[in-house]
Amino acid sequence: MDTPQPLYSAKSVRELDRRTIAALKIPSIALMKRAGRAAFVHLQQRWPDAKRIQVFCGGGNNGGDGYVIAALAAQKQIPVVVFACVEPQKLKGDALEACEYARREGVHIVTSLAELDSADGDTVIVDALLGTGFAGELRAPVGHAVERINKSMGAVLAVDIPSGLSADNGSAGQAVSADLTVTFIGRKLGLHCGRGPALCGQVVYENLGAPESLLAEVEPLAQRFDGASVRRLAPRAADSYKNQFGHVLVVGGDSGYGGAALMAAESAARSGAGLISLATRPEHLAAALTRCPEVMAHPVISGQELEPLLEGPDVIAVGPGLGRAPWGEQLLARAGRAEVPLVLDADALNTLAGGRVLAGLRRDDWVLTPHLGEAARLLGCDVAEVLSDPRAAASAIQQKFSGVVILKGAGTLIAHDGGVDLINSGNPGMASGGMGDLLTGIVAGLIGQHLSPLEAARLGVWLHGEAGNRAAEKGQRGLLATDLLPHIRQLVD
Ligand SMILES: NC(=O)C1=CN([C@@H]2O[C@H](COP(=O)(O)OP(=O)(O)OC[C@H]3O[C@@H](n4cnc5c(N)ncnc54)[C@H](O)[C@@H]3O)[C@@H](O)[C@H]2O)[C@@H](O)CC1
Ligand SMILES: [K+]
Repeated sequence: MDTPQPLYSAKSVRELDRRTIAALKIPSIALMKRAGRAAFVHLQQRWPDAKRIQVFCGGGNNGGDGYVIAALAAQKQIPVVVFACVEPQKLKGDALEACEYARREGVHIVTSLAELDSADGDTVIVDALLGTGFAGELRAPVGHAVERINKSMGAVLAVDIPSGLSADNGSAGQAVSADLTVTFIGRKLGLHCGRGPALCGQVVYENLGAPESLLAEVEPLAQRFDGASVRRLAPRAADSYKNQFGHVLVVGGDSGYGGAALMAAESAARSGAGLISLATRPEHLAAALTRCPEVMAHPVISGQELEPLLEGPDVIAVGPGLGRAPWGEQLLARAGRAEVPLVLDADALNTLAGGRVLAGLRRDDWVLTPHLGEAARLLGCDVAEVLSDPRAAASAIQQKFSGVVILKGAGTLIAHDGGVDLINSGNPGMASGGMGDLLTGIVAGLIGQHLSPLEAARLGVWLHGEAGNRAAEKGQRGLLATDLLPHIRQLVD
C-alpha cells in the first residue's frame, strides 16, 4: 500500500520553500530557475508544436518563474512575449533577477494588454501572475489579465497554481482556467478540492529536488488517497460463507423515491456484502424483488414495523429516498439509535439537520455522506460558505456529529477524528441522480465486510469514482447510476 500524499496550505508551502533552499544549500534564484525549467519542460511535452508563447507575469516570485520560462523559450528560438502586470522597474529580489535574465535572452516585454496580440490556437499562455502569495479578492489590474487569458484561444499552463485560486481551500472568484498546472515543492490542497479540479486542468507535481524527508517536517492540511493508498478488502478464503461478509439493512424509499433505496441496496450487494435487507414502502416491494431478487425486501409503514428488522444487520444505511415526511422521520429516529454502525445520507441528513430527530446525537461509528447542500444544512449556513472552505466545513460537521464525514464533490473530503483526507476520483458525468445512493450502499457494504467506517469511507469513495470513470468510457453525458454497478463488482476484489 502506498502512503497518501500530504496536501499543504500556502503558508506551509512557503515554509517548505525556505527549508528546501536551506537543505539544498542553493540561492533562492537557483530554485526559481529549477521551477521555471520544470514548467517549461512540461509546456514543451504537452504542446510540442506551440508556435508562440505569451507569459503573463505578476510582481512576485510567481512572476519570476514566468520570466525564467520566457528566457528558456527565447533560448529555444520560440517566439515569446511577456506581459508584465507589474512594471519591471518595480520588481525586487529574485523576480527582478529573473526579469533581467529574460531581457538578456532578448525577451520582448510589454506592460499594456493593448500591446499584446490576441492569442490564437497555436499560442500557449503561461499564467505566472499569482502563486502562493495570492490572498483575498483579486485586485483590478490582475483581474483584467485573468479575463484576457480566459477569453483567449490559446492553451493555458498555470505556474504553481491558477491565479485567483486559493491554495488553502480551493475557493475562487475570478480565476484563470488552465489546461495544465505545474505545481512545485508541496502539493497545495486548493488544487484538489472546491473549484481547484475545474480550474487546474491536469496537475503535475515537481519537487524541484526537495528532499522527501522535508515533507514530514511541515503539518499538512489533508492527506490525499488514491487507489494505491486506500486499504482494499482481503481476498476471500476458499471456505467462506455469506455470514462473514456482513448483513446490510437499507432503510428508505418513501412514496416516489423507491429507486434510491433499491440502488443503495443493490450497490451494497455488488460491493460484496453477504446479505442485504431493504426496509421500504410496501408499494416498492414488487419492483425491488423484480430488479434484484437477492435483496430481502420488507414492507414498513411505521417506525414500529422497522423495530424487529433492526435486530439482524451488521450495518444500517438510512436515507436514500427517505423523504422528510413523518414516515422517514420515524424510521430515522429508530434506526439512528441502532447498536451497529450506520451510514446516513440524503434526507436522513436533512432530517438530522432539522434537529427534531436524534437531536444532539454524536456517534463514533456512523458515516455521514453530505453533498454541498446537505452540508450547509447540517451546519446551518449557506452553500457559498461551504464552498468557501470545504475542508473547514467537513471538519466542522465532523466536530458537531463525530464519526466520519464524507463531503462529496470533485475532490471529496473525508473528515474524521484524525484529520481530513481527500480523494479525487470520478467525473462530471456522475452529476446525476442516484450516484449518492450508490456510494451509501458501497460504504455500508464495505463496513459489513469488516472495514472500519473510515477505511470503508476511503475505499468506497475511491471505488465509486473509479467505477464512474470506467462507466464513462462510453461517454459522460447520459451516464446512469446503475451503469456503475458492474464496474463496482470488478473493482471491489
Ligand atoms: N519562494 C521560493 O523559494 C520559490 C517560489 N516560487 C514561486 O513563487 C511563488 C510565490 O511567490 P511570492 O511569495 O512572491 O508570491 P506570488 O508571486 O504568488 O504573489 C505575490 C504578488 O501577488 C500580489 N497579490 C497578492 N494578493 C493579490 C490580490 N488579491 N490581487 C492582486 N494581486 C495580489 C502581490 O502584490 C505580489 O505582487 C510560488 O507560487 C512559486 O510560483 C518558485 O520560484 C519556487 C521557489
Ligand atoms: K499562477
